[in-house]
Amino acid sequence: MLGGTFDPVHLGHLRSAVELREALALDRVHMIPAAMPPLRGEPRVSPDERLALLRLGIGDTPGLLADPRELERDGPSYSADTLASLRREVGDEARLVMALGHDAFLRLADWHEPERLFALAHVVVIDRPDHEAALPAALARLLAGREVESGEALMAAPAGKLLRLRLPSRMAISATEVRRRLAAGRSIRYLLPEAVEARILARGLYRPR
Ligand SMILES: Nc1ncnc2c1ncn2[C@@H]1O[C@H](COP(=O)(O)OP(=O)(O)OP(=O)(O)O)[C@@H](O)[C@H]1O
Ligand SMILES: O=C(O)c1ccc[n+]([C@@H]2O[C@H](COP(=O)([O-])O)[C@@H](O)[C@H]2O)c1
Repeated sequence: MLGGTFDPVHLGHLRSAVELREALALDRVHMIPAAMPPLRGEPRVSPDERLALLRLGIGDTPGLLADPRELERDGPSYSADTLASLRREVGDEARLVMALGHDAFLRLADWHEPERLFALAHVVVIDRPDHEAALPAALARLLAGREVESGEALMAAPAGKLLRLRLPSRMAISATEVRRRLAAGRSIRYLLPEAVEARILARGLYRPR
């Protein structure tokens, strides 16, 4: 699972998903837009529009899936609930991984039921060149004894471990920068797939209000 606000999806997300799947030999990566992301303000565009952009961005990429399950629940989109629903589908023995970028990881101890996340899945942290910082103490406590050094060690169990991954193409692309550029009337070419760019421009999304 790679959850996100995807406001909008960009190549940092998509390339990470492809490389994550290869690095860990995953069957598939569910990219799951948050209807109501718990720790941030309301996204600029609607959940349905963010899902439509994500679908366009993924296109026919093998192994990547735009998964709408969080749009079908009310209230904050807690990842523990999403992982529980994925776990029900794949069974107790399957390896389940929740991937997140380093910036999101730094706040993991503030998430809803953080211990339950590890009961349901492994956590894989993707390095971002634009985000680096030391671990807060509460996070270090949550992670004690969980860290492994390789994909093989991670995949030896169905859940409960932490792996940090430096993927080959670390990209300093953020949705904040995409929104900022659109608001300023600047180009977003090559920061996201052309089909995503075309829909954003055709619909006038992220223009200053
Ligand atoms: N360039 C990137 N490289 C690796 N991971 C990324 C990158 N951009 C986002 N992510 C990760 O993807 C997940 C979803 O990210 P999100 O939708 O919040 O995008 P974002 O670019 O961080 O957005 P914003 O700038 O609005 O905060 C998070 O776990 C985030 O850390
Ligand atoms: O479950 C939580 O409490 C929780 C708190 C913060 C973020 N998340 C999820 O983490 C993912 C990335 O969030 P964000 O805000 O960085 O886009 C997205 O899927 C969110 O739903 C989840």
